[in-house]
Amino acid sequence: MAEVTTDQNSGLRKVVLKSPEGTTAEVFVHGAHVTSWKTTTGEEVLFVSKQAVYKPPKAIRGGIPVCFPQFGGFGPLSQHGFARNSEFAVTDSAPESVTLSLTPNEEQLKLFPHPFALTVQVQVGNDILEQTLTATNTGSEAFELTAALHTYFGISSIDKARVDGLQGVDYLGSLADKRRLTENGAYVRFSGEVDRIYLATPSRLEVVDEARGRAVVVEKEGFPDAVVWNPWVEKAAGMGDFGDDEYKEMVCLEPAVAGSGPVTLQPGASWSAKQKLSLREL
Ligand SMILES: O=P(O)(O)OC[C@H]1O[C@H](O)[C@H](O)[C@@H](O)[C@@H]1O
Repeated sequence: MAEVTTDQNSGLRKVVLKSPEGTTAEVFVHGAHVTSWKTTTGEEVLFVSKQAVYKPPKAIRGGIPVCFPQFGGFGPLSQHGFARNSEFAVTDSAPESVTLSLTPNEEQLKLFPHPFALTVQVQVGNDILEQTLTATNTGSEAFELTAALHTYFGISSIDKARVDGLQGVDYLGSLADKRRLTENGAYVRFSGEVDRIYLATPSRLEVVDEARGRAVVVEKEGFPDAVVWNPWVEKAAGMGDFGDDEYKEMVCLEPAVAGSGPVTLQPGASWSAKQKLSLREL
């Protein structure tokens, strides 16, 4: 069993996972939120802001917030839905994996009148992190959902970082009234704010850290889209839980079901999607 412990700094409950090879991950029960994934050599791969607020129902700034049952503004709820603001229950665990579950409370059902059961499974392997979302419609009517694993990757320097695998892919420009554009570049690089929903992307993408000589390989299933985000100077300065200069240290690449249209879940039916993160030396 992975043990549920109390985080020293925040007082919140978390689970620490460890693979036999020594890869570790830290998962907060609040939001089923992964805040750390360390390689067998002890190197942190994810980014968490030094200004992050560990005070439910606020979502932690960084790591992997779970956006569910809505990504962004794609629906009636507030930005990114309420899973990231909710207390989950730990329903299963082993030394290298944990499953956390959420059913909406009465207040949430007033805003989103669609009973569901959501599980988030997190597992570590040899320099691997896998995360699976499964949602079941436990109500009597069909409903629509959008979702994302809003992954913040730590990078050495934003001018030496890029996202590979998106050339020729159409995207909705969130900074351009969601206009549909096409990615012409071989890579996505960062020299200003980027906020794009790439549609129906290849299943394998990479966040490349040229300065560190390493890429994180993102393999996704069931998430047709991928969001690329860096807030840059102005938006960073406007976020209370994010340092003014921290945009230089992170890139978000978020497997999502968003711009390609929502998933319709029939009564009794389940939807499942996952991401697998691994490393590649350049
Ligand atoms: O501030 P948050 O609600 O966590 O959202 C942070 C960011 O999430 C996604 O990447 C969206 O595409 C951005 O538009 C948004 O700014």
